[in-house]
Amino acid sequence: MPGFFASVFQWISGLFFSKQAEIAVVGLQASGKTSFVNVITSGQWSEDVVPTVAFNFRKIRKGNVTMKIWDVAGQPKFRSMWERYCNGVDAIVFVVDSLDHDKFNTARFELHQLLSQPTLSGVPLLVLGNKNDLAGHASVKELIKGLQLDKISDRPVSCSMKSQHNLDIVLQWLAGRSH
Ligand SMILES: Nc1nc2c(ncn2[C@@H]2O[C@H](COP(=O)(O)OP(=O)(O)OP(=O)(O)O)[C@@H](O)[C@H]2O)c(=O)[nH]1
Ligand SMILES: [Mg+2]
Repeated sequence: MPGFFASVFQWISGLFFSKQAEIAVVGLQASGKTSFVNVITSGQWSEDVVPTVAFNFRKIRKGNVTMKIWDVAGQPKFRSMWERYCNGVDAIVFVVDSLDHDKFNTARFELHQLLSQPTLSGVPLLVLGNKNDLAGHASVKELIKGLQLDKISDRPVSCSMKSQHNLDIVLQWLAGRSH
């Protein structure tokens, strides 16, 4: 019975203290955006993920925070849409494949191009250096250099959707953008 009262209390306090955060997830194709959204939604890692066409929308609840997530496709033909999905959100998550050193230049170009849009001025940004379960992945320092993140206030987070390393830090940061 105490468990029952505790869950009723949790449900009621959730109604009164619930917060919202709208998040756009962007980055080059195959960096792991959909994997990130799948893992934070279901807690389950799966290799089976198909390239996103245009976007996916997901709504999830973490504690008392409801997150509305736009998972936007990363193939070149979809990149011009990124700004539209990022406009008005509480946070942008930019995912990088930290093993794919050859694509850092392209990722840097696309990220800085996106951030130069006047509509996105001041939107909080978190860069995820994903796939750090794989040997040869870039360190945080290498990501800062490769993507010229030194002028961006929040440090990138090195993480893995496969091992779920540092996912707790990412979720904490996202919850902090809620209102
Ligand atoms: N080893 C490893 N593989 C990962 C990780 N995250 C994603 N992948 C793999 O990377 C590939 C691409 O993942 P997606 O989540 O589809 O990438 P995406 O960024 O959504 O790609 P688009 O939808 O095309 O823009 C898949 O084969 C995933 O299984 C990770 O942390 N570690
Ligand atoms: Mg995807």
